[in-house]
Amino acid sequence: MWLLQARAIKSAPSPAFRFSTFPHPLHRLLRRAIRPSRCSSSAASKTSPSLQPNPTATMVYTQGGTPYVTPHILHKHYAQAYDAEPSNLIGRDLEYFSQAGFDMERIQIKRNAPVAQLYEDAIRNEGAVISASGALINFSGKKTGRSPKDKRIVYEETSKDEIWWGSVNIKMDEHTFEINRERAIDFLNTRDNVYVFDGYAGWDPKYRIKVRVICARAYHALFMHNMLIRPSDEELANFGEPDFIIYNAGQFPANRFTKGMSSATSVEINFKRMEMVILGTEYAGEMKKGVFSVMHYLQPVKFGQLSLHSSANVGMEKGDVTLFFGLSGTGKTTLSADPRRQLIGDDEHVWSDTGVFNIEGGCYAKCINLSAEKEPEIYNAVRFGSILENVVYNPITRVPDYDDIGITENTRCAYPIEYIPNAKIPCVVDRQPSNIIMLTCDAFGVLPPVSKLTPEQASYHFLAGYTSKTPGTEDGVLEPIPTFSTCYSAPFIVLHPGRYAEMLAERMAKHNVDCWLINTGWTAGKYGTGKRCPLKYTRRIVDAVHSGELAKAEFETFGTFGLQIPIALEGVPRELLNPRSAWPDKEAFEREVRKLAGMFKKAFALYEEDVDEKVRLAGPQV
Ligand SMILES: Nc1ncnc2c1ncn2[C@@H]1O[C@H](COP(=O)(O)OP(=O)(O)O)[C@@H](O)[C@H]1O
Ligand SMILES: C=C(OP(=O)(O)O)C(=O)O
Repeated sequence: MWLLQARAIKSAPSPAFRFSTFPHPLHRLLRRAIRPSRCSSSAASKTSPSLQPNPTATMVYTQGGTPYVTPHILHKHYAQAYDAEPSNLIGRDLEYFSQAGFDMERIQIKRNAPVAQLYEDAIRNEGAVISASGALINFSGKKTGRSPKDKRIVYEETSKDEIWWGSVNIKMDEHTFEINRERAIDFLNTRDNVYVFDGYAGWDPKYRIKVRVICARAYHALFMHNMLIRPSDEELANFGEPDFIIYNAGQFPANRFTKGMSSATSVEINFKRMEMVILGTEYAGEMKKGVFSVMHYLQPVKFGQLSLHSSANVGMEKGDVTLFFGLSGTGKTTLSADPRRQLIGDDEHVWSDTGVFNIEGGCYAKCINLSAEKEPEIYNAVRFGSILENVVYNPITRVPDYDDIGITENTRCAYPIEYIPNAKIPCVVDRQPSNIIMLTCDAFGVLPPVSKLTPEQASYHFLAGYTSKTPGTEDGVLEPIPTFSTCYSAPFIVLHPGRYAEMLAERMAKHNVDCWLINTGWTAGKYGTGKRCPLKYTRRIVDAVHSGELAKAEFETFGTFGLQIPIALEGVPRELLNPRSAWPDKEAFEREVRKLAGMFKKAFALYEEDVDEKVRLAGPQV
């Protein structure tokens, strides 16, 4: 009875689909993956996208029989919202929203409201202010980073065999989701204004999805206006039914006595309903990373394409594409904003059969210590339309103080991608990557600023995902914490890491991609004694990757880790290139090397049984 599912997803199985039951023999996959040119073009990509809704079905019944209506907006003639009108939803739209539980007698829905209006509402109702350069300064309240421990995935029959269940993807039952969803709608019904933002995720029309955000804060609506791909008036008029809906009632807590709740915060995704509910956190980053989790599921499973936590840019002269993988704070945004290259995107991409496309329509840059000298593109993107989140400002001049971490170290700016002067719009390239740069922020100061990886080392490091958690990005993280964040994306991956790793190895072999490991973290000592690798040197290294200079350099082996490191590179002090020479205290260095190598061994044990011996041996040898 529950399959009157409006947005039922039906598609030809993707190549990745054949591994739908896990544990699967990962070793076979990776062994196959590292042989060159084994990648066949995706069957799924030849079929038309499967997310087309069934326009006749809107009522959904869940297993327990609770009727549930999707708040569709079908009317075509209201791209704008106006304060003057009691509601800009008319006819069937009103009906759908009220059937979905929205109190249309009471609330006013503002759909894709103009930026100026969102500014006005945020200032009037949320205490926002305008910064000296015109950005909207806003605050997310108690939570100023993501809450991974409160993230849940609904356990249901359409996706249960695909999901990598565990501490990242914690199970929630369908009924609890319904309770929280209802709680979110009930809360939204108490607001005078409810904002709806309709936009796309994914710049390649073949693989994009339609996302609807329903929220109570103008700041959240503006955030998603910046982070999703903004539809044209015509696209908005013909938007139809969304493929994925976010109900953000972040100001209102979850009921801690609801089954499975660990706190008053809940961030939950239901792949059957294609919905997300947010309670008890107003940190805007939850929404963009929620969309990313959905793409980490849909792209491999439904489309046979590889989603990656990466930034991407393209050379202006050669047209060469680089992907920068990395967990939060490792430098994806900073290093991909490069005056000599066009920015495809700063955080979430899909490596498809035909090239690379950005999932988002904007960037979410860190503002800590932001300066015009060091990061001019990002600094100048802080203007009308951008959101400064949790940034301290001078109350008289309204000038932001990027060095003040009084609220959080995780200060942010969300801006539309076109605010970066060299943005490649549309953010898609029909060209395969030439270079992959894996960014790690090593708090032990052990890994070299740059090393060239073999394909096996690339698989090893991608699966291990060694880096540090940056202070502030996750609730409770107060200093850089070494972590093994598989696929450099652990909080957002939905499938077993081996499925992404296998697709990556296939694509890298097929397109002969060079891979580099860059440590943007500590050097000449660990966190506390050493210092972070100066940005100017990392930039110089990245330039040398792009010019081809580094590929031609002379290399030496960095023992224990077996990494190939350049002996010299003009513009970077020679002693910095080899951590052994950079550390003044050699004994302390050797101790840290052994410690980190041991941690790698322990972390990789999770995958050891399943990978080819060559991949296993590509890690540190202790
Ligand atoms: N060597 C370096 N390389 C890259 N970023 C660095 C470096 N040293 C310091 N940083 C700082 O680290 C932060 C990197 O953040 P960001 O680029 O937003 O990371 P991500 O996009 O991966 O989350 C920025 O604040 C940047 O100024
Ligand atoms: C927004 C986040 O990541 P990033 O810093 O990579 O943008 C996050 O991890 O919440």
